[in-house]
Amino acid sequence: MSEFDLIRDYFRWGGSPDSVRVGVGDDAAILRVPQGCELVVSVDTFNAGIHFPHETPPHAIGYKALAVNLSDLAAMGATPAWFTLAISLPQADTHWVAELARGMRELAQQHNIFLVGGDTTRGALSITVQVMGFVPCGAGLLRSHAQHGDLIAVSGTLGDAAAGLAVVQQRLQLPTAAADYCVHRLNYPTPRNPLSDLLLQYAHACMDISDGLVADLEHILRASGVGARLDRELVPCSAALQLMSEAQRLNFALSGGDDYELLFTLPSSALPVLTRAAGSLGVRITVIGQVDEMQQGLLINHRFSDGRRGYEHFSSE
Ligand SMILES: Nc1ncnc2c1ncn2[C@@H]1O[C@H](COP(=O)(O)OP(=O)(O)OP(=O)(O)O)[C@@H](O)[C@H]1O
Ligand SMILES: Cc1ncc(C[n+]2csc(CCOP(=O)(O)O)c2C)c(N)n1
Ligand SMILES: [Mg+2]
Repeated sequence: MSEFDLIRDYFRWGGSPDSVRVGVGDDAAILRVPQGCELVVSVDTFNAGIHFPHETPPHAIGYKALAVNLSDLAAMGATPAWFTLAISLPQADTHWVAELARGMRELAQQHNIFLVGGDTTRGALSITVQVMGFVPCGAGLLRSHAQHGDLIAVSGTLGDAAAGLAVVQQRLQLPTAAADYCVHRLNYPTPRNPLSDLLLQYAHACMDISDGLVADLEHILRASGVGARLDRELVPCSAALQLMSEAQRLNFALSGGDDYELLFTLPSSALPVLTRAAGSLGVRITVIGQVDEMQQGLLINHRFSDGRRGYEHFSSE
């Protein structure tokens, strides 16, 4: 099967929205950005053995490659619109590609985001998704806008995916139901785009957690020029993580990464309305700390964080 057959059969999706003047099939896509909006663009690469275990089912690989990118749009408060897909494959295995496309398309349909172009080549397995979305002019949510006195909050629960990876890599044993739950959270993270509009309205600073809570919170603090206190006991954990020792649970939840939950700051006056509205969307919001009067640094239960916790691609070099 040629690369052109693969593109025709799996990556040329019908029913393109009006915003797509030219999609898959020409040298480039031509897209219409709504009046009064700014374009928001993000790209993330997904490499076999680095971002997902080699044995991950292709349906999950397709789903998660898009999910982690949708999560970046959610963190900016952006409405998803289009994406491109650059894919390197060791061989043209049609069943494998069909499954990858199916996982990706299911999530794309849920979030109203449309595939408008890409690149298909032979090479070590790697998937790069670039997402595009929009925000009203000037409204995008930044990492740099946390303010003194803000509460620090997260969506969902943390640490499940890192525990799931430990299960897959046979570093952790859990009862079957808990293990399955964590592996599912690893393979099928839920991007929190439904929270975007609420966060645009109420949050000051926002990002998504990919490297780990502490490492990512430090990005917000540094970008905003503020310090903060974090209370470890408040970090929300699933029932599966409650089965572990406290040390193990905190390790996964504070520095495991792969969560794709949102981390944001907000004025305390906005907490009740935001929590209620998020609850009606089925998403739990938990306050875990506060931006304090310090100019820098993160105090975790009264001790300064060492600043080196979280996933880092070149850490062993
Ligand atoms: N090779 C590169 N060239 C230009 N900008 C880059 C490059 N790599 C990363 N960046 C930019 O650096 C910033 C941090 O990137 P990084 O990938 O660490 O964060 P992220 O995309 O928020 O996290 P994640 O990739 O885990 O979702 C982003 O603004 C990103 O666009
Ligand atoms: C096989 C395997 N090993 C390790 C991990 C953990 N992991 C990889 S990249 C990353 C951070 C986000 O990446 P990026 O910053 O590139 O977006 C994390 C937490 C995994 N998922 N699979
Ligand atoms: Mg990135």
